[in-house]
Amino acid sequence: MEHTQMVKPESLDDLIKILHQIFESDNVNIEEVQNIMEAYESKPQEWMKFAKFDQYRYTRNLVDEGNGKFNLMILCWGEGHGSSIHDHADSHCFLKLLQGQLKETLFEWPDSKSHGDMVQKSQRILQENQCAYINDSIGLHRVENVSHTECAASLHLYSPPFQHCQTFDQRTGHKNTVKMTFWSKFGQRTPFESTISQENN
Ligand SMILES: N[C@@H](CS(=O)O)C(=O)O
Ligand SMILES: [Fe+2]
Repeated sequence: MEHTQMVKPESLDDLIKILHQIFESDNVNIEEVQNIMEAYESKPQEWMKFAKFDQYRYTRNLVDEGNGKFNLMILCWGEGHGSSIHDHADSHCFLKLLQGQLKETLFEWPDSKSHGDMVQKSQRILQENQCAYINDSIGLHRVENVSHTECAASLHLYSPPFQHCQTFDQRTGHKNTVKMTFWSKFGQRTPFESTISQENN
């Protein structure tokens, strides 16, 4: 087993350092990444500078580009904010709760014969510090902050990085390709022109 498996990251910076080491290897152990991310004890003062909220929809804030191997970002969810049903462009997706709770609803891929509502597979509430994992072979999901009083923040790692995903209409299963943008990068607000087409929410 990998030497990093039992390591507990001391801070977000430490977690990022460990992730860089893990992703140097060409075959990444999903459980190892999930464990390491879960072992990081979220401390708001360590990630606050990246956590930028918008009144109307969830924001995606780039934290680290992982030497081209992964993108690490913090998503900020205001009360009632949620994503549309989407895939993850054949990448690994790790999702760790930094603050609050998020509801994850899993869906089956619609097939050409299916009409009407998409098939829901499961639903769960992700708790603070928990790290979930999904990829396209597991299915599609929608993530929501269903709280009316608390915001939520989550740390996402995507490997390999991607800029587009497919979103799905729950009632028909029809899909669209959307470009995913960053509200901020490395703590700096992204210029307006490059954020116009964000549609995954
Ligand atoms: N995959 C979504 C967030 S989530 O709903 O998992 C995104 O990167 O925007
Ligand atoms: Fe997602």
